[in-house]
Amino acid sequence: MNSDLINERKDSTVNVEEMKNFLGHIQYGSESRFHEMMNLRDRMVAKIRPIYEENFYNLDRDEKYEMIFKKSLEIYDFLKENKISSDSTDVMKLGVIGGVLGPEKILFTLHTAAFKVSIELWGTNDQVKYWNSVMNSNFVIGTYIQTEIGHGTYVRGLETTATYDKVSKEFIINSPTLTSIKFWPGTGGITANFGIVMAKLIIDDKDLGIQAFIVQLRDFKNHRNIPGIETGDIGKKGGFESHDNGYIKFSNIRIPLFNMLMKNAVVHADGRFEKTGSELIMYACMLLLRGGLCSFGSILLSLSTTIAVRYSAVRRQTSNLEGIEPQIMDYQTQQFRIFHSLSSTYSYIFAANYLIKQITNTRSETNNFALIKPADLSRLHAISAGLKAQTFSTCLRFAQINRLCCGGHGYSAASGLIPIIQEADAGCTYEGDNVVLLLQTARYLLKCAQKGISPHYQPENWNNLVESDLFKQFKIYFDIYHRLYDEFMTEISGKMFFLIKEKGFSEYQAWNECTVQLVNIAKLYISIYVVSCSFASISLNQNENNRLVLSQLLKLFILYEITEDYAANTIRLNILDADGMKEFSERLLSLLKKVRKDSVVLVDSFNYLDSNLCSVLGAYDGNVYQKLFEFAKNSKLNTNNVHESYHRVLKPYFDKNKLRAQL
Ligand SMILES: Cc1cc2nc3c(=O)[nH]c(=O)nc-3n(C[C@H](O)[C@H](O)[C@H](O)COP(=O)(O)OP(=O)(O)OC[C@H]3O[C@@H](n4cnc5c(N)ncnc54)[C@H](O)[C@@H]3O)c2cc1C
Repeated sequence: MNSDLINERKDSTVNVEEMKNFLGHIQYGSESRFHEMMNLRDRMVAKIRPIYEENFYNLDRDEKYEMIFKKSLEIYDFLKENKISSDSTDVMKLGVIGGVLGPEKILFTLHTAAFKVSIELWGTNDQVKYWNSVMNSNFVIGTYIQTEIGHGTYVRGLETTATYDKVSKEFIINSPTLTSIKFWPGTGGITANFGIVMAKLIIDDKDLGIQAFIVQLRDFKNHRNIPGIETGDIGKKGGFESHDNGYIKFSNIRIPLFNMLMKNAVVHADGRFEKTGSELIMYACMLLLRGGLCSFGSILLSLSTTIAVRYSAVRRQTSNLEGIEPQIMDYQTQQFRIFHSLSSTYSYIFAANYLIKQITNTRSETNNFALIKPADLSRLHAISAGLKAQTFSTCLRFAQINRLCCGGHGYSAASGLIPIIQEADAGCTYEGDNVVLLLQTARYLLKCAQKGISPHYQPENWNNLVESDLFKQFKIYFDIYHRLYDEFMTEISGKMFFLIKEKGFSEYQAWNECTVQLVNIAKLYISIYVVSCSFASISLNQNENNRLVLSQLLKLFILYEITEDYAANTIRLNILDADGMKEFSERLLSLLKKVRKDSVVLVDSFNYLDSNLCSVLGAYDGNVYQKLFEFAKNSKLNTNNVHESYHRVLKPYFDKNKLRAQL
């Protein structure tokens, strides 16, 4: 064990076991569930060799694909043997299956999180029953097929058609243009054998809007594409090397009438089209997906933070006055960056799990969202869209910063930071581009402002929490956030009003003149949600010292936000003057020292195995250099002392130029 890490752990005031239990409770709903999941993870890791031990980051893309496929199936079998449903969101959390897969995703993510959930929420009872029986008796790997080459964000612009044939009582699915070819669906290239296809419903030449259809892509017997369907991998991407994202082209594919998911809209056998439910229910599926993504993003963030904090305790660099190389964690600039990441990690973990609890409670109270009030759905949708965007933007920002904080070794694949950067990067686009999502949040906020309704969510028991002693320390910050929000929203609404009423702009034009400010107010709204949920979560911590440490961390997070992200608007709108801002900056710097002594234990509290982190820099024992050297020796380029290419490239070149003769 590295002696610096031993000292860091010894000197911390945090009770690590209690902190683990507290975080476990937040993430899994109760301490007992948390221990059950950790026990499951440990048994899984004992049975299935983690990718951390497989030299994974030195493999080629097709080798990575095959390994993740194999391990995904092993995990699937392990869960079956243990009579545990692979649909369980707790089991699928990165903290659990990540014990085997590190930050890599299981290959069946879309099958459980999108394919099955869409059927459950958009299908009639008969359809749910039927498709469950198909899935129980066959090995279905489903995907979610929406995006096309020409359109992603603009769903109504999708061109894939599902034309109803009244005679055969079938839909005919077609990709009529180059731009209509489906592009990007995860596992859609070479893995999935089924998909939910989002397509334009056409009856009697009439466009009836986008509906969801279940289409078989590949034969169960030989895994070949069904005739009329062409799928393939889209090629190398900025990451996700182990996953095939696919292109899918449909040529006159006939599917039965039953394959359109008809909970909200029905096509009768004679071709009559009838809307039977609220279109809002389409958003419910997104809520579940986005709640899961917020959890995934916050865990990714915690992985990169753990790596950077532990490495900063182990790494020593540059001499101090006594001629000793200090731990790089002792440099203020290092603390400023990694503790920003640490404080953000805790806040986003609290917020993501709060949102999941909100969604889960709403789902059970409203009969699978069927009875949800439109106002509640709109607010949940606005929060989940904005939080997904902010979680992944934050995750990407700090994955990159944490990489830089690890210097050159951070750039090695052995650091484990590269796939985290790549995952976070993709997360800013898939399931909704972050800017587009923040604009959706902003649209809701603007509507609330126009109706004079407060859009803010108050966590459970909030009225009592604001009476607590702890809240007295935070009141000033909450007041700043809320004043800033109110002033900023008044300014934006005023500008919109002026552009429309005085300048004669259309709403569309006025909106586009304000989108930069609208994105910023959506970020601020989400910040208020994050700090409120964090405060509510921290208040539940029963260990006084741990609660104190967490409240310092939350203050640090808030001070970063006010002095960095929102500084310009805070000063411009006279919420704080320059002296006030300076004082906040000083407060921030003095908090860094306090957080420093507990930082290693605060990342230990995430309770990750080395195989979750998949990083030689973040290993629990801190034996970084030995592991780094082993990783280097395992590079495939080192298989033979003289690489094969020598005989094909360098030797012929030498021979041609008679170089050896000259030596
Ligand atoms: C790794 C990965 C996995 C994916 N998996 C799937 C999958 O499983 N199934 C699937 O169907 N799709 C999948 N996708 C596709 C993904 O959902 C889309 O790429 C995403 O929704 C963004 O849409 P787009 O590519 O059309 O971006 P565009 O909409 O073309 O965005 C390009 C730029 O335009 C801006 N922009 C667009 N519209 C507006 C607007 N109204 N106002 C302001 N700015 C705007 C955006 O902010 C962005 O900067 C995946 C993508 C990736 C990268």
